[in-house]
Amino acid sequence: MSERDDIYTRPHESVADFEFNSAVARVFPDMIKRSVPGYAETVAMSGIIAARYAQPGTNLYDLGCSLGAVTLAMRHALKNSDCRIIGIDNSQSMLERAGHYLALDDDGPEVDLICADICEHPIENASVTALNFVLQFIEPEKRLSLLSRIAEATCDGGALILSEKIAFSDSEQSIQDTLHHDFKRANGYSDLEIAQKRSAIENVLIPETEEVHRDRLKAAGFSQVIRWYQCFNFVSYLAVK
Ligand SMILES: C[S@@+](CC[C@H](N)C(=O)[O-])C[C@H]1O[C@@H](n2cnc3c(N)ncnc32)[C@H](O)[C@@H]1O
Ligand SMILES: O=C(O)C(=O)C[C@]1(C(=O)O)C=C[C@@H](O)C=C1
Repeated sequence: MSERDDIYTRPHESVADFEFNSAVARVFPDMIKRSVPGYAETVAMSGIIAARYAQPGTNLYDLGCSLGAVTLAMRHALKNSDCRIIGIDNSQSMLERAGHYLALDDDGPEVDLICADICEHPIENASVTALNFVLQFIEPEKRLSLLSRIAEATCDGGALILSEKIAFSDSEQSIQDTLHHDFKRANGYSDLEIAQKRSAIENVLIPETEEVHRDRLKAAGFSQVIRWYQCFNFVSYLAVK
């Protein structure tokens, strides 16, 4: 049973910028389940998609893997594969916990966990890469070069699975923000906790519109982009090389 997210319940003089530190890692399964509508589906469906696009003898990457939920979903979907799964995250706290979850699991191909900056770490011989609510935390000016490196390293017919919190036109944005707020309230967050989290992530999580995502994925080198899932302001895409 994961510990409950109470980070924003404790009194704060001021709300520091959000970071994936040990306190967040401790409550992360609870936090993301209660904060991202459809999160569990994006994890489960990443396994399904990976099984379709993985190619023998290649690498599958889970970039910004956190506790390795997508890593394990891909591993279980590729039980008898000779692929290698590589989970990368720059939070040591997250990776330590991911290692514990992995140690309890022995069902599928080899998995390596690497503590590194995904904007710097080499990507090679890839058939499937997942960015599950990660690109939104990368500085916008670095996003095209990261996606281009992924596309360059991806074999023909390979794929990128991208899930993101996205931005909308002004008229839709307020409706989506309200529904997201209602989702968080229904999951037990108070108005104050929601407001504090919004302040903490506003300079850290930078959402972009679907048009920006689609255009950039094509510019990076992916030939086809489809939206396969949406739950309020959280959307999942498949980009095929
Ligand atoms: C919302 S969490 C991702 C959730 C995870 N992909 C999942 O499906 O459970 C964002 C993760 O990206 C990681 N991250 C952010 N920027 C990174 C970077 N430049 N390099 C590596 N990891 C990064 C954070 O440490 C955090 O674990
Ligand atoms: O948009 C929000 O309010 C969120 O809390 C989103 C989000 C995310 O998309 O990763 C932000 C930080 C945490 O990882 C959990 C959820």
